[in-house]
Amino acid sequence: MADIIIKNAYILTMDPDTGDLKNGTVVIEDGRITEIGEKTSESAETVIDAKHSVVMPGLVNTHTHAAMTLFRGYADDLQLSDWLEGHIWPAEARLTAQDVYKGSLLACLEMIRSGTTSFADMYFHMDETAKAVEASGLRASLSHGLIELWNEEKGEADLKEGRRFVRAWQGAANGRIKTMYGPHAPNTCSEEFLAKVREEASRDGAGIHIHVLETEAELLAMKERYGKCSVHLLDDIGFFGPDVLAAHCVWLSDGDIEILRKRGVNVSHNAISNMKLASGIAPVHKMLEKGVNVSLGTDGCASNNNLDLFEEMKTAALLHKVNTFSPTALPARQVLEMGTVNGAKALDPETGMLKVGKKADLIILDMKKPHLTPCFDVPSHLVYSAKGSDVRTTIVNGKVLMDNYRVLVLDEQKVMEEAQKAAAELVSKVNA
Ligand SMILES: CSC[C@H]1O[C@@H](n2cnc3c(O)ncnc32)[C@H](O)[C@@H]1O
Ligand SMILES: [Zn+2]
Repeated sequence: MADIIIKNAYILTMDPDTGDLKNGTVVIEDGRITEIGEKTSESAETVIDAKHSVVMPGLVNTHTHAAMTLFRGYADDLQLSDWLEGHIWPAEARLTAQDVYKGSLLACLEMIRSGTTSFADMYFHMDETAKAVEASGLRASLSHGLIELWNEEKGEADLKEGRRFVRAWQGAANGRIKTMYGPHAPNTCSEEFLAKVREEASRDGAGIHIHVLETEAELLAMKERYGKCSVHLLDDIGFFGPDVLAAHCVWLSDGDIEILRKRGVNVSHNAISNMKLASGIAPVHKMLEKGVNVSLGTDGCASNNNLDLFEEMKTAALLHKVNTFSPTALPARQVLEMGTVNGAKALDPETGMLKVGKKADLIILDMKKPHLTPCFDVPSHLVYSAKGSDVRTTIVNGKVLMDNYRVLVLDEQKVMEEAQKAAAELVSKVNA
């Protein structure tokens, strides 16, 4: 007997071999998809009737700082340097482990509700984020943030904690947690430190998550310090490879794009954060054209201000149309690929697609809504009309985390109350 059968659904498989099924069935057993077709002869403990619904792979958020939900709306409408150095870093200096747990749990709740089934995170007190992921049932690739700032002693201490975290949590939560190294950025970590991180990551078989060329200020600082940009510096020290996840990549030259392609680097595009902080527009259409794997991230809630990847998909599609003066740029299917398969390629290629043998990370959207009526084309609706709040069911690793809008794994009221309290106390400490 199977664990779950989802029937009567429009199935957006994201699998180029099969295409979509207009009225299909998905069978799940032991955390994996075991059957996709029109009908099944199987029976299951749980049968979900998905009439008037779309079943699709869960969305993959490839760059966030989950616990920053506590800073949602805390410091808006500022330059990135002022925002980070003048507001966010002073507040983060007062963050406790408990704060990070509460903020991360709130992020997990928001992601479950809005259809994100896995995410990549870089932050502090990461044991707490890992515990929140464990409790919530989500999948995540987590890294302890390393900000060396040319201070050797700090660099050593950060790296020691990063190494401990990588080793302690790799494969935890039944394989749902992966760990990475998280050097903050090439303009906050020295060349020597970045080379050391690369060495450690290779030794541990862990990936690396890093911010790259988010702002023009970073580009200018790198040119002044090294006479070359971040991408060339990282390439020269042998940093890049298919296990590297580079967030932002806004200020790229054509030569940089070629390096990212050649090295198989995964890029996380954060359209809303880049727009809100006025960092610039990443050359996403060019990267995709050249064959770079570009996925989507929200960044933290202090620069977004939510974790809704449906909003992120629509924004990315619109931004690159207006930027290229071409309405054909980033069509709906391609944006859906960025939100699912491309993200999965960066974090866990056994997810991101509805295909027999893949891990069962999937979501069900309710399409019987005024803003989704009529429906001529499902992918178009998912990118241009749907919202995270249209997700009715979220399944990760074959476990139902939200069933028909009811979150089964967390006490929703308590999570919100505790996060609200932690955020208020934190801000009062900062202002004292
Ligand atoms: C090293 S832990 C993560 C660190 O990064 C800060 N952060 C959050 N968003 C951004 C961004 O868009 N660019 C640069 N740094 C960012 C976060 O507040 C933590 O300090
Ligand atoms: Zn970030």
